[in-house]
Order: sequence, then structure tokens, then C-alpha cells
Amino acid sequence: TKSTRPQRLLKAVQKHSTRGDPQSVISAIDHFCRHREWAMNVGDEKGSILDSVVSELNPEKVLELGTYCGYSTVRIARLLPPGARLITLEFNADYAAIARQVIAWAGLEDKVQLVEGASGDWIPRMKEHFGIETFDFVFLDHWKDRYLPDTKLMEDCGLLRKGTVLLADNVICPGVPDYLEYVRNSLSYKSCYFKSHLEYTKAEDGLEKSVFLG
Ligand SMILES: O=C(NCCCCc1cc2ccncc2s1)c1cc(-c2ccc(F)cc2)cc(O)c1O
Ligand SMILES: [Mg+2]
Repeated sequence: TKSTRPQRLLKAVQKHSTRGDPQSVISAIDHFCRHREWAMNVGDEKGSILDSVVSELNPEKVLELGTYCGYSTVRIARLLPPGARLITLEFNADYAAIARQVIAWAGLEDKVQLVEGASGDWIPRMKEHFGIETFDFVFLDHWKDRYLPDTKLMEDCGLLRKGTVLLADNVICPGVPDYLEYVRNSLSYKSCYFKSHLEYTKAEDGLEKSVFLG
């Protein structure tokens, strides 16, 4: 039977990158998506902005909503200090199966916990199931109509603390208008927009960085 795009992406990683070398995994995925098949990774241009936000923050506890094939998981985890932990949620079992292999190939499985399921189900269970009090950094890259309800859910579950940084992908394309309106007008957030492009294209897209003020 025909292979899936994530399966072909994993094959390209195993063929064109070095096991245990996260940067070579990132480069192999970007090359595959730019020259073979487009895929919805955050990509190299927005990925550099993600890198700078993570490097500046040096977070200990990270939540990623939307793993897909693990590209941004690898980008974030490779920058984390020893002992730091990244929990990444993926709804689609096929994507999760590929992501586990990409994360393992990059040699980052000790820093990453991939959980299969819906954000709305797992966010309320973060404390009792993972022993997480609050997150230092959250990367939102899942269903665009879940960014706002899940942000409110994280607030209500006490998972955000003064200074927690939310970074949201795709705020222009596909777009998250309700989320943008909320974080830009709420007195509980200091928000700023990083203009960029939709991964591997010339279309405008960008990342919104929002600091929770408590
Ligand atoms: O949908 C996107 N990303 C979410 C995939 C949904 C996976 C989920 C993960 C999860 C975890 C927990 N709970 C629930 C969920 S649902 C997405 C789409 C485009 C795009 C842009 C232009 C196009 F023409 C076509 C696609 C670009 C992007 O960068 C994206 O991130
Ligand atoms: Mg995205």
C-alpha cells in the first residue's frame, strides 16, 4: 500500500541525517519539505525565531501542543538544559508513531515525553499525571480553533505562572483570529508579533509571543 507523507519524511531523515545529531535531522526535514514534499512543520525561518525565544528563556518545563512529525519537538529539545523536560501532545496516532522515531533518531528521547490524545483532555491532567506545577514555555501548533480554549483551560488549571511564555504558530496562516484578539487585548498578557512566512513558502505567516502576567 502507498506510504504516507510522514512515513516518507521519516525515511528521508534516516537516509540524510546522522543518528544523534539533531541539527542534521532538522536540516534533512527542511530539505525534504522544500525540495520534495511540503509538510506543516514550523520550518527553518519561523524555527529560527522559535530557537531564539527558547534560548533566551532556558525553560525547565515545556509543553508543546501539536507534535506532527516531531520537527519543532527536536528544535526545542536540542536547546534545553540537562534535566529540562518537554511534554508534547499529538492527537493523531500515525503522526505520533513517526514523531517518536524522529525524536529517537535525534537522540532526544530522554528529554521528551510524547503523549497521544486531545489537548482538552490532557491539560487538566498535567499536574496529577506528570507532576507538573506550572510550565515555563508553551508552543501552540495544534488545531487552530483550540488555541484560545486551551489557553483559557491552562489558565484555569493554574498551569501558567508570572512570566510563562506562550509562542503560537500560524497566527496569520491558517490564522487564529480569536486567540490573537484575546492575548493582544487581555491585561493578563504582554504580546508581540514576529512576522515571518508560512513554512517553505512566500506566504505571510508569523509567531505571536505572549508573556502571562499572572
Ligand atoms: O493544522 C495545522 N496544524 C495542526 C494539525 C493538527 C494536529 C493536532 C494536534 C493535537 C494535539 C492535541 N490535541 C489536539 C490536536 S490536533 C497547520 C496547518 C498549516 C497549513 C497552512 C497552510 C495550508 F494551506 C495548509 C496547512 C500550517 C501549519 O504550520 C500548521 O501547524
Ligand atoms: Mg504550525
